[in-house]
Amino acid sequence: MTKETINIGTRSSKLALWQAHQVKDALMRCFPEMVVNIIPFKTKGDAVLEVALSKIGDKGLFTREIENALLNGEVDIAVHSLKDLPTDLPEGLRLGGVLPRGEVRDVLVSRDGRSLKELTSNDRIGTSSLRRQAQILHKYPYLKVVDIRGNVETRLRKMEEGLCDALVMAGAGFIRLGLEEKITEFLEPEVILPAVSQGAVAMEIRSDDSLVSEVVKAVTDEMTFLTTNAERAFLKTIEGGCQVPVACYSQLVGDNMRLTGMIGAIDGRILLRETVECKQAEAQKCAVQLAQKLLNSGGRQILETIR
Ligand SMILES: NCc1[nH]cc(CCC(=O)O)c1CC(=O)O
Repeated sequence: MTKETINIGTRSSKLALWQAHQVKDALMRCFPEMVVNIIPFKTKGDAVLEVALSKIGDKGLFTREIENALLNGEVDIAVHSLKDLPTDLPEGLRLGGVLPRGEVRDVLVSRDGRSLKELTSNDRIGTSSLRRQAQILHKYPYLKVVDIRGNVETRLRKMEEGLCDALVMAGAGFIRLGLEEKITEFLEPEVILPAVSQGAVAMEIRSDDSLVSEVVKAVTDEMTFLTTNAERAFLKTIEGGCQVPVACYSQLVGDNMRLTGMIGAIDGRILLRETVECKQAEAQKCAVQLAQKLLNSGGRQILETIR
């Protein structure tokens, strides 16, 4: 037995809708008889675009309204960028699964096509991410970082209006909006470690909904689930959200899992970064240990000065 109708809750931005449609398409390939509806929501995060993200300090900013709809049965699956989903979910909800991970790297989009290392002290890089800021300033201390917010298209417009000379954003968002040709440079994880779960699409469900759990499992990519869960275990140990200068990236290397973690000061002067390898089955434990190691080797002080 499976469900006849699935209602998907999503934010109403173009990117969110694209991701919800990916889930819908995957479900319809697996369950051709199923009726799948997409229900868009406006969230607080969409409404308060004038305040710097790092100053709002609200982890459920982009997810809460949709989670309430999930809890009261209005929708069966909430689809989010996994990156935006807090590590602690509301009582009664859990991460049911994830689609195959897309592009994980950040990208640079510059006004005149220069790459990150060709930019000079006259150039302003637009980002609202402390993680990006810390890593950019660590490697290129002479650059200026300015706060640019809004959805991908808004940020592009702000750059074209002259508010900055280049933008650093998630490649996944860019590619999903069909803007790939505007990308100047892909920034490898060696230069900018991507955010925890960047590029992955999450399917959040009610903890007790075993029917929807089976449905979501059928379209879940196990390797993406394994790596992003390890990265989220790192983030939970740090007690960070998407608004602290930390990162963790996990990938399969042969049969092993390779995990790289990072905590950086927002002025870029200190950056702690460490890579470890472990067995796949130990990825979660290993991620927690990596986070503790970084916290104990100066990471805690860095985060305390920010908080
Ligand atoms: N923070 C906002 C956000 N949430 C998800 C994406 C893109 C998709 C992804 O990173 O998985 C973005 C844009 C960005 O960070 O540039």
